[in-house]
Amino acid sequence: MAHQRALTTPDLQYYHTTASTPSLRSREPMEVLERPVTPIDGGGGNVKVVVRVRKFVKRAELEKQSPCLVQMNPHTNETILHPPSLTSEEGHDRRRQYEQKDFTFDKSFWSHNDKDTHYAEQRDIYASFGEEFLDHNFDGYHTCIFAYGQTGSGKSYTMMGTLDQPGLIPRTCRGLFERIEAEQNGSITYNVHVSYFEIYNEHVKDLLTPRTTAPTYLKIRESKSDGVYVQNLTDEPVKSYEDIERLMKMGDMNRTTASTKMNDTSSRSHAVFTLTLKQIQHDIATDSTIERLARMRLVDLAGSERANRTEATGQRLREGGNINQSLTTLGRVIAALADPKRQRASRLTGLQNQAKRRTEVVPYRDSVLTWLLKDSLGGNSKTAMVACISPTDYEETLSTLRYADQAKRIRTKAHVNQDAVSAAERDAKIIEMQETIKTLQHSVNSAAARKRDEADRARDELEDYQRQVTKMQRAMEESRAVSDVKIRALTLEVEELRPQNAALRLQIEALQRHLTLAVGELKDPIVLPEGMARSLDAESEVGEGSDSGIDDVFPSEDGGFEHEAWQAEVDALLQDIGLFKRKVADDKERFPHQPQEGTDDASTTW
Ligand SMILES: Nc1ncnc2c1ncn2[C@@H]1O[C@H](COP(=O)(O)OP(=O)(O)OP(=O)(O)O)[C@@H](O)[C@H]1O
Repeated sequence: MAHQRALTTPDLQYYHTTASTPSLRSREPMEVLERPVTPIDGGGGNVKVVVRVRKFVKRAELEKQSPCLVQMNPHTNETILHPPSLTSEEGHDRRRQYEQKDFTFDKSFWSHNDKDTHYAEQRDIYASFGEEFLDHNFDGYHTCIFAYGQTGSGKSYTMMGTLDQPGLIPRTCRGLFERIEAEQNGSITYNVHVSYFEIYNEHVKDLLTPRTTAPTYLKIRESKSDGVYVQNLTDEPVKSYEDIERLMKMGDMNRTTASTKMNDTSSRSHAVFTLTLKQIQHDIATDSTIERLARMRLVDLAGSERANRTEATGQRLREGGNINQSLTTLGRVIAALADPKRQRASRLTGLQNQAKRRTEVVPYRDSVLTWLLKDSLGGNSKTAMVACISPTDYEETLSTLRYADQAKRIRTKAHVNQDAVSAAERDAKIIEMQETIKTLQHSVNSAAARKRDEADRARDELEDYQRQVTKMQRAMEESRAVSDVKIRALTLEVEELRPQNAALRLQIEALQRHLTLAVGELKDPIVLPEGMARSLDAESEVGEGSDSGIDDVFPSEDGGFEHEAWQAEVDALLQDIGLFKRKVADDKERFPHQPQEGTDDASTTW
């Protein structure tokens, strides 16, 4: 059977299949927002987990000619980790620790040897699940893809890639704009925004603002409407892939990297790249809009590392400590979310279960990373994890594979983020925002005039106010865009109606001419000579029931009189015939007729 083939069986087709429905890329734009969007399970599903092993890249790996400890079966998606061969000094204890471990994931990507036919290139990773996730975004789901693994295992290569070999982030951005261009139909407006930040030493830094000598750290806040968010984070509107490319370059240059023993350009921070896609479909008939919002989070985590192996000191050691602390928290969050007991509790409802659910608290707040990824990890998102592994490091690879194995069991609760808004509601929303802004402005002004201890609260209010202003500006931009759509749709309709309008105009002109003739005829009828009128009458009698319509065309004012005269003539004729018949009958009586032999009696009968 196919799945029992050797682990390295060549199968060129395997990775080049696309995981998502091809029809979705050529679908009708109107269908985009109209097809049924909430699947039976409410869009919930397990976190998709894939694993990728990289090639030998480090000098040490190449020089040592150490064997690759990882084997993968692309058909069964099995990943096997083999124990390293130990020298006699390494002793029995360690030999006991090292044993073969088998794992199965949603996909296993063999990127170790490009000579192998099932070698997975960058485009295979994108085709396998990047496209599928983009499909989800167009359907209105939030998504998150994060790369996890030890330092130097290929996370940045998988997520961002290089100029020649772009990774998931640039491919997703390009795919997004290709689809927007393909689906332009005039009735849908697409708004795309990009943000890019890093979490460095438990602080959030905006990667889309120029670097300042004293680093500026952003605050994390939580609101009912927006959930957890980074305050004052740049959220740049983009119109094309080129716009995003510029921002990606800027962000990458701002990212904190350093050369470590394990990786020449090691990411010392977690980088979170977010695309927000808003689709607004305007229905000209009802003057209402359907809005669909999707957020794509693409996260390149900092690498896990063990201090004794990195030989880090000073700043690098502190960085490493923070990285490990947030990754440990991520591990605890994953463990809590994957716990079947907790999953059962989260399905329970009712007051009696509240206490039980409280005890199953997920430690999101224990690190900035998990706090910000709260929704992506256990909430409203379709999420995937790419576990990157090195081909030689048994312990680190095993730890990553165990981490990934646990993440497989997490179920998220994704739902479609869609709203139907009428034009009146949209206007009302803008007015409401204006009111809120006025109130906030007033309270900020009065708080500033009062005591200094209120300054903090005033500052928070001011920030809220700025956020509301930004929201309102965006709502107004969207309103303008909807108006543009309306104008475009109406212009299109006018263009479509133009030929029909011309044809109707011609018809009206013809009817007007006809009417003028008819009215003229009524006012000044054509009087025919009597004989001709009679023959015309006779014709109309013959054609009775036929649709000659001659009376309609020549209505006769004295038609009644002509008919009476004709009737009198016929009556006189019939009278004559009656007389003639009676005369013949008298003659028959007076001169009876004897029929001759062989003659037909009937032939003489009248
Ligand atoms: N699949 C691959 N094919 C070719 N080269 C790769 C592959 N994966 C990783 N590399 C190379 O390996 C090196 C380390 O990769 P990368 O920087 O992506 O690791 P990382 O996991 O992001 O590390 P860190 O956590 O330290 O930032 C880089 O030189 C990268 O180009």
